[in-house]
Amino acid sequence: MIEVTDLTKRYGNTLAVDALSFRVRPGSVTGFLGPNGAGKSTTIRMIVGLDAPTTGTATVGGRDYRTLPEPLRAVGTLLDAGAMHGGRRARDHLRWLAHSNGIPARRVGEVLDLTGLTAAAGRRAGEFSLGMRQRLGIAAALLGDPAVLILDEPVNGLDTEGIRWVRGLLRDLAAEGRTVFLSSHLMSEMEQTADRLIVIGRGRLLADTGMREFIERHSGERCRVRSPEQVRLGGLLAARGADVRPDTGGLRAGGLPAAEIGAIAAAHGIVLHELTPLLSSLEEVYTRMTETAVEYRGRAA
Ligand SMILES: Nc1ncnc2c1ncn2[C@@H]1O[C@H](COP(=O)(O)OP(=O)(O)OP(=O)(O)O)[C@@H](O)[C@H]1O
Repeated sequence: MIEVTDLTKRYGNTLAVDALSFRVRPGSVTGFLGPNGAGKSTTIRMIVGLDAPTTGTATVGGRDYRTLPEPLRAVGTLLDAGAMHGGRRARDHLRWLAHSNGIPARRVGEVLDLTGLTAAAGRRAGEFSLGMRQRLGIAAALLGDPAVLILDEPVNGLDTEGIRWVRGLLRDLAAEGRTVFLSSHLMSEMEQTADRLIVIGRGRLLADTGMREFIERHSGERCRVRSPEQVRLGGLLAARGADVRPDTGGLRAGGLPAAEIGAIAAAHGIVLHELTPLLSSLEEVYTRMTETAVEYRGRAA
């Protein structure tokens, strides 16, 4: 569990994080979203003790990260995959990390296997592609078999196969009961990977909710309707205030819940062949929600 309570960070006149409170629970993949400059990195840095809060607290498993005796065993982090020593061989990099955190050396082979890097283990990290460096960063995060994982843009630079692999891995780790917290600007990927979301804007909490709930709540009411009496039904729906447009082989009706459309059709003896509520994508919902946060930042800049 990650717990952030009334967390605030001020850099001079900039309020980067503003009285933020949320919990990231075990057993789920929780996505962390917000426009550029929203305060995500600052929040993550405070959680992992790289930056001190101005006020408030951030704990991991109930403790301040900086008081953890062997942090890698409690929390695995991937913050900047480019930040490793380029001259060091991948296996040596992991051995050194394991050694300095009291982790048995055999774990190095396990995480190399898990991340598909066994064949490349003797190569220098500086020769690695961005995707391989991401894998090595993930291997390092998993080294201590931690209950909590915090990953900033873990799929950055990965190809389609790599992205699918990370998705499966994170979902498996959550299914094992771990706490998985990740940020990404790739909305379609986030939609497929995360089951919960924390959204921030201008350093403040905008949403802390399940992925499905978030999309359903902000999708608006839109349905695809097909009927052999399409024209008559369209007229009836429009008369009730729906925004009715043609759609492939049917109609698209906005502004009325599916139940009401079904009731209108039934009341007029109209047969329905399809009545499907249409959900927006995470990207559409998220863009709508954060518009004000972006506008504010644009003006401030
Ligand atoms: N070390 C610092 N000194 C001064 N201002 C900072 C510092 N770090 C961050 N900020 C400011 O704090 C605000 C939040 O930045 P932060 O990097 O946390 O946002 P972010 O959500 O991670 O953005 P991005 O998606 O672009 O990575 C920004 O206005 C940024 O300019």
